[in-house]
Amino acid sequence: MSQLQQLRAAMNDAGVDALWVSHPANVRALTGFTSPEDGKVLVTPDAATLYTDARYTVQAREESRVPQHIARPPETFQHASGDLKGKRVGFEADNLTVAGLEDLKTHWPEAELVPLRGVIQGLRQLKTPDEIGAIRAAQALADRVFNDVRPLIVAGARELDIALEIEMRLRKAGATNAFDVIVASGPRGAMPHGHASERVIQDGELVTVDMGARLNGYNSDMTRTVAVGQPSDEMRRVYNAVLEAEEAAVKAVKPGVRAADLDKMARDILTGHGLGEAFAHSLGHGVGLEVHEGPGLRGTSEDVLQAGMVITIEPGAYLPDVGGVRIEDLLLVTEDGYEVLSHAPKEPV
Ligand SMILES: CSCC[C@H](N)C(=O)N[C@@H](C)C(=O)N[C@@H](C)C(=O)O
Repeated sequence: MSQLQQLRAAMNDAGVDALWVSHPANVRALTGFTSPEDGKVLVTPDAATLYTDARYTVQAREESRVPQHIARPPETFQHASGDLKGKRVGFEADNLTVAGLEDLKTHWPEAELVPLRGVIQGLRQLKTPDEIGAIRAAQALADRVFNDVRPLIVAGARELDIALEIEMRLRKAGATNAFDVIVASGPRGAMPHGHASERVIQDGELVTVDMGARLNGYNSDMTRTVAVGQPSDEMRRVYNAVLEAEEAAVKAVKPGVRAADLDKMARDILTGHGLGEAFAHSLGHGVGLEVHEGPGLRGTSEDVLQAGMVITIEPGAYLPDVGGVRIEDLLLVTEDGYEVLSHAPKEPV
């Protein structure tokens, strides 16, 4: 079944006659249009229309899998309104702004507007072979760039220079950063999202590098923590505890496993090392058109792993004023377990 057919079945289950799609990653997933921030899609039982403006006439015609209508609001809404009188029209409550909802109410007074959450995101959790190929290519590039930049992570280098090298090499290869590169050295390692600063890396420090490539719209995500010289016994202990948790959680990945149970497994290992409180985030997340998408690998998650999901496993431990460690791999959930897509080496510390 195509994604559009699956969506129509999900719309039926949700009791709506039409869906107004405004979340850019969902617009891209449904249409293939590569400027989805400037697009919307109206899905009805027998049609799907991409709405964008005249800046994209040629691009939309070349890229979109569904028919396009070129207009700007309010003409966009007027064009769509004909199909919607007396209908229940879903909108993406996670994405639509208050002003956006006001516009829908103003222009579609005879429609009943129904807030929906995560309908398309749910479908996007299972990747097609083409999507898996795209994520695999993004991660292969990220591995290559990380390996090329690794020798530059030495005492005397600035975090910013490492991040810049990564970004430049990704861009030269036709990709971009999936997110601002995280390079957090020494005590800055205690910040899980410590974006690269002007700090100069010192001998004896751990350096956490978290990076992703965005290639053809699809993202990768990987973290390595590397040692510059000989780190303290305390930080080596933390590193090895995080590595133990990471490897255990990776080995447990297979269809049918509850995401919350995986999170607990890694958390219990770190707790056993006295680092439970230091693990300040979830174990992982899905990756695709967005860096963070479903499934959520966290304690409160209801998600169950299925073959075709692409996920991260990324335990960490963060000690304020001391430092931190995160180790993250990108995995494809397969019929009989998993395939690790990230191949940059995890160095012994
Ligand atoms: C701002 S994008 C950063 C991507 C990074 N690789 C990452 O995923 N970091 C995790 C610690 C994270 O942000 N996890 C989220 C899902 C969370 O725990 O809420």
